[in-house]
Formats: sequence, structure tokens, C-alpha cells
Amino acid sequence: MPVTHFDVPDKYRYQNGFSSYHQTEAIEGALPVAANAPQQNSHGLYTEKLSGTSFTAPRTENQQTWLYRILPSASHQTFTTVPPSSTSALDTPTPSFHSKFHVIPNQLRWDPFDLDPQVSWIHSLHLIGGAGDPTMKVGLGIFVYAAGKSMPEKTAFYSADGDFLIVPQHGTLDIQTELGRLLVRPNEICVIPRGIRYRITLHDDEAVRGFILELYEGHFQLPELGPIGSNGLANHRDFQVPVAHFEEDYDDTEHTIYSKFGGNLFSATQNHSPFDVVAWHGLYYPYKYDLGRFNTIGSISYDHPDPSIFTVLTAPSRAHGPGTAVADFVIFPPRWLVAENTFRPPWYHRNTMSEFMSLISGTYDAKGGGKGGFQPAGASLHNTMSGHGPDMQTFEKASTTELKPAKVGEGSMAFMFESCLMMGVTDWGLHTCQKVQENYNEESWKPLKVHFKRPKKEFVVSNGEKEKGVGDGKDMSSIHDAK
Ligand SMILES: O=C(O)Cc1cc(O)ccc1O
Ligand SMILES: [Fe+2]
Repeated sequence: MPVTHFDVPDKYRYQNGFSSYHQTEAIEGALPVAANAPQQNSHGLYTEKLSGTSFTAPRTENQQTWLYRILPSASHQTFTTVPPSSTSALDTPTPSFHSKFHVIPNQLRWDPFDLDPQVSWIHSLHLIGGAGDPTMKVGLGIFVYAAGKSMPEKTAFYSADGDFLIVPQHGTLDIQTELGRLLVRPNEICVIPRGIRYRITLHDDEAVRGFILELYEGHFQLPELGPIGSNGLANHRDFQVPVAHFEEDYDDTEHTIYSKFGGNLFSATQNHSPFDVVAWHGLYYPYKYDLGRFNTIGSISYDHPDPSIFTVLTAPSRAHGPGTAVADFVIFPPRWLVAENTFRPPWYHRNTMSEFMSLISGTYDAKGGGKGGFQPAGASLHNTMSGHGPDMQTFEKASTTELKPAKVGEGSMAFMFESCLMMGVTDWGLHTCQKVQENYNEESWKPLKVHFKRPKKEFVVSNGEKEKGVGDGKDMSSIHDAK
């Protein structure tokens, strides 16, 4: 059920279209006509170009935006590092955005991450894991955020390290960006591309929590549709892009810009608001999408299809070749399962890709919820070639249940950050957060029963011959259970 059917306050106005060329002006006539950088702009605005790809990237991939603003973003004091234990304007210790990774094959599952009333956006970010290196523009980082305060007035944040794909799980994010305002609720997502400054306030003072995939290389695009045809999954027109909105604040008050740069936090002051863009046009902008608008496709005959049919956004890997993603954002929305003679939950599997999953709400059809299970605001990581699949109870039920058409996931939304890279886990993610479930594997898969039955008298072996008297029809499960 889409959330954006509900009233959207007038303050938030959007233009529609993924990867469309958009243009917007908060004052009529602020955009130059038939020029990007005229000698003088109307209304005395400065021109600034914001590039999200190299100048010479192919047209199909090129992303840049022209900004017409009161003062250019170059006008600021020196950036200095925010020391690790400082009590800055934000009044909490500086977060660490990078860390040594523990790269381990164990399946991991986390209890729900706590809300944190003490911190605002920047200090609420905890790197759980990832792969690669932002300074090399390779890989991705996965964060949880949990904040109980709005960012202080006259502060802004940007990441030079990558694009933030933000998945709210609790509470609504009110995001003022250089390019306009976005209201992003649970069951919606947004992407804030590298470099774009923003300030997050809590909507109705409610605490917020969710997950972030920071993409260090390239940008997200819609997946190919292949034989599905020209529509389906996430449709272009359902992506929403803010219209220009600016504030006039260029007296002597101090504004602080926080920069996530190479995994460290820096700050600089300036005497004008960064939110002074009166008009812009281009292809590089923040956007949001309501997951309730996803057009879910599935099997109407037999078998459980690959979850790639649930891909909302994908970021292709250059190094790993066609069809391979540094990051896929995949969702498991409510849907009808009708496949006949089929084990309907995910099969047991080991993948070359690694899978970080979480739940926004409800339950996930491959795993039990409840305490100690896979719960909203919790997470799991199934790394490269680490076996996983339904837990014992799910297997027993799904392999014996009557296969009537059934709606799964009503009121639920699970999602997956999938990557072709092996994912590491930070010290925070493995130890400090104290959310790792010690017995995840033991509880999920050790209880699996042996259902194997030896054939009774004779059976055909692979060369076509019959072998006699080997089997005794014994149900092997009793032997396994006795161990
Ligand atoms: O592991 C998971 O739960 C995610 C997943 C779902 C699915 O339907 C098929 C494969 C897969 O990895
Ligand atoms: Fe999986």
C-alpha cells in the first residue's frame, strides 16, 4: 500500500521521474535561458556546477546539475577534523565512519538496533560493515542510524564518499537539501548523492531509525527489465525529486558544514546558509521512492524465482562485468504466492554475492520473527558462499502445507543490500553494539531434521543398473535425532 496516497504538506513539492532531466526555480525567471553560465544571472545569482560523474562520462551515464545560488559553496572557512572525542556543536563524541573489517564466513544476525534519544543525524550513524574503500571509490558501506534529535539549526552535512541510499525503519525524516525538501517516511526510501548538503530534522519530534547503504562507486539505476517488457518493478514516474527551495540567510551568523571525507568527519564554518539555491537544472539530484508503488512480479506456475525480480535499484560493478552489482537494493513486499508443487520460501543456497538484510515492518517469510528471530530494525548478513535459507520451523511448514494461493508479507517489508563484494563487519557491528545473536546458526539450521529414507529393496544406480538389497527403508531421521 503506497504511503504517498496520504496528504503531503504543501512544503514538500516534487517533480516526478527517475533519471529525467529536471529543472525548477523558486523565483520565476531565475533559470537562465539558452545558456548555463551567462555573464550575469537574473536576480544576481551565482552559477555553480555540481558534477556527479566525470565531465566526459558517456551521455547515458553523465550526471551533473547547474545551481543558481546566492553565494557559491566555495565560500567557507578551513575544514578541520572533528577530533574523535570532541564535544562539538553536536555535543556527542564524533562517530567513526571507518574501521578495520572482520571478514568472516559465519552467518550473522542482529537484534533490533536501539533508538538513541541523545544524538542527531551525524552522530547517529554507525558503520556496521561493507567492502572496499571510499578513497578509491570502490565498494560500499552499510550503516544503521538511530537519532532522537534534529540536527542543530544552521548545520549541514554532506558525504564526499558516496551516495546515501536511506531506508527509514522508524520515524519520518524531514530533509532540507540544497536542491529542495524531502519528507521520507518508513516504507519510503531516498537517495542523496555524493556532495549534496542537507540537514535532517525529526518530523513531529519523533525519533528516527533506519539503514543506509553508502555507494562509493557509480550511481544507482533502475534494473533492466528484459522479457518483463517496458514497465514493471519500480517505474520511472514514481520517483520524486524536490523542487527548488531556498532560505535567505547571509548575515553574519555562523553555519557549520560537516563533511564525511575519506571516512573521517571534518567541519568548516561559513557565514551564509548552504540552502540558498534558488533554481537548478540537471540530472544529479536527491530523490525519493515509495516502496508501496513497487510492481511486484512472481511465478504463476511453479518454482521460486531468483530475488532479482524484486530489485528496486541497482549499481552495476565495472570490475565484475555485466549483470553484476556492487550494490542491489532488493525488497520483499507483500505478494501473492500461487506456485504449484513448489517449496515456496527461498531455497537453501550459497551465493557468490553477499546479502545484508533487514526488516522495516512485519515478518519475513523465510524466518521466524519474535524474540531472537529476524525482527524489524534487526538485520542479518549472509556473506559470500555462506549457506542459508529457511529455519527448521519454516521448512517443516512450507514442505507440508496445502498449496492454496496465499498472500505473504501482509503489512511487512523486508529488504536486502546485496553486493558482489565480500562484506566485512566492523568492531562496532560485531562487538560494541552488543546486538549479535550468538546462536543464530544453531537455532536456525542445526535443528533441521533428516528426512532421507533409504529405498526399500532395490534402486537404480547412476549407470542404470539395479542394485539389490542395499537399502532397508530405514527412516534416517531417527539416527540423526539420536546424536
Ligand atoms: O536469503 C534470503 O532470504 C534472500 C533471498 C530470497 C529469495 O527469495 C531467494 C534468494 C535469496 O537470497
Ligand atoms: Fe539469500
